[in-house]
Amino acid sequence: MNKLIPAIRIKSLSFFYGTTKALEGVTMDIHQNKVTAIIGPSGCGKSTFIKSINRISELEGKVRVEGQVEFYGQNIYERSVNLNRLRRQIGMVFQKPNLFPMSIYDNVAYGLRIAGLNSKAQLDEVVENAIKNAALWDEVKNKLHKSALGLSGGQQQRLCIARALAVKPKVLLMDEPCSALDPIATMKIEELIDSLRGELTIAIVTHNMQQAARVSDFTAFFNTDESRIGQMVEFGITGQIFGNALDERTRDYVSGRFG
Ligand SMILES: Nc1ncnc2c1ncn2[C@@H]1O[C@H](COP(=O)(O)OP(=O)(O)OP(=O)(O)O)[C@@H](O)[C@H]1O
Repeated sequence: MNKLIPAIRIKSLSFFYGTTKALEGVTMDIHQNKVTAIIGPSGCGKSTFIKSINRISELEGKVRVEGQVEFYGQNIYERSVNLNRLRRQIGMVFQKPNLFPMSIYDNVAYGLRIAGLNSKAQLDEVVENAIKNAALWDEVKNKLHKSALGLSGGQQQRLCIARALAVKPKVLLMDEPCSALDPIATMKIEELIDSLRGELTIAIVTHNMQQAARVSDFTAFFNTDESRIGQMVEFGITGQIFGNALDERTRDYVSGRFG
């Protein structure tokens, strides 16, 4: 593997919802232009973890973190961090497509307009490129001004990816992006992830073990400890995690022997 550059370094990250600790002491790197899968049983803190990487978790109310998340060397939890900018640079796609009730075009142009881009020609170009990058162009090019909510679930999810790509993020976080999709739509998202590999840093939470094995370069296995607090058990190259994990709990989980 080529030299690895950490895009995001997570150092001893603990996370609290109010007084309840959901994550304890997570330390790992998310490497630039690689795909990192986050796997583990329900409730082990995968979503909490991924949402703490662009501080979306703060929208959930009174939350607190300990430790650090460094994005190219900057601690994102510093007071001076501009949250809008951070969330543009570290985009996110959720479990269910969350498009706005507006046209296909306007959904993708939305973030661009907020960022101050108003020239129609430039908007047209960036919107087209983003939709092409999300492997959706041929399916929507003749109905760009129709409602985005008329698209199928899989198309909507790819449009969410296009919307995230339009503002040129450095990192794309995906929280179970295929859990509401059928196998064909899932395959299209996996192909899309594959086509973005090498150009974009991606972290994906998935319950689907085959998917993690298929799409990722690195895998982190999360679990809860005896106090039901989430922790990262093991991180490594995906082939090693699935074929020769060091920790017995990882081996049990990836082989389906999880109790
Ligand atoms: N908004 C919230 N307020 C309080 N507790 C929460 C909140 N969101 C999650 N939790 C708790 O934090 C813990 C971790 O939840 P999280 O959703 O991160 O796990 P997960 O591994 O992503 O689960 P799943 O695979 O079921 O989506 C759980 O105990 C959950 O109940």
